[in-house]
Amino acid sequence: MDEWQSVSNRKDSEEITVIEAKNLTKRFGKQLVFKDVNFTINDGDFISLIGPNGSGKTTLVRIMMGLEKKTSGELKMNHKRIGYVPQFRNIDLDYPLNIEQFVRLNLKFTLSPKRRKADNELIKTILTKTKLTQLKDRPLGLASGGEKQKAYLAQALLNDPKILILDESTASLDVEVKMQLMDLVAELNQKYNLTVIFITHDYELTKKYTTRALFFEDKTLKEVKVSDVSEDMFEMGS
Ligand SMILES: Nc1ncnc2c1ncn2[C@@H]1O[C@H](COP(=O)(O)OP(=O)(O)OP(=O)(O)O)[C@@H](O)[C@H]1O
Repeated sequence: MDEWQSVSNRKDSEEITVIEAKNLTKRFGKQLVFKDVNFTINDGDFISLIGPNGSGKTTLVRIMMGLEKKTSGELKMNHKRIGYVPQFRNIDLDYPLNIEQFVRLNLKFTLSPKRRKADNELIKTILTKTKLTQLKDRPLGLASGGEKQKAYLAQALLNDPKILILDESTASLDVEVKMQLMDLVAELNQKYNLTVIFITHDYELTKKYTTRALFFEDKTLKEVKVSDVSEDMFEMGS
């Protein structure tokens, strides 16, 4: 069974909890970032993580990814395979890799011909899924913003993640390009039951694509219905 097959087989599985937080608290020194945060994220959820600047969104996902320590409480991660797509940053025009070579960076080096063949198949599948096949030879530095973000997305999918974190990945992209990227993520979410956590300041995208919203306010995290999400929830930090 190839790795994508194993993802697609999850579609029919029962709803399972992928992340559970109980009384999760984070401080940086004397600064309290959030206190007693409780939530559950299930397989196949498309979550928006929203709140003003400095409210704790990035800190929370860094704790999820094991890059930051919690101060107290519990965070149960039932799946360790997490894909991460960063915020768009420009790449030098003379960056030496093309799109396919860039996506391959996340592969483990192997001398085994069997593994290399399997890796080639995997890359082919992922380039297809992310609609990058026609663009695979384009130097990354010459790719458009949307194409670069798709390359990051493809790289994040290499280890067959159960959870995909988009960290303001659509910021600085044109509206149409944002929508294309989100359409692709929504397709992966629906076809393969991939759990998506989307950190965003984008009201329109939150409304259009996400099925649940977690909102940082007053140093805690609340679930709000996506239909109740309002533009003021994205305003500058207090
Ligand atoms: N390593 C760190 N050391 C000290 N303070 C930190 C550190 N990382 C984040 N902070 C602080 O923790 C708070 C939460 O930051 P965080 O980056 O999680 O917010 P955010 O909601 O992601 O903000 P934004 O929307 O602006 O990206 C901020 O006050 C920030 O300055």
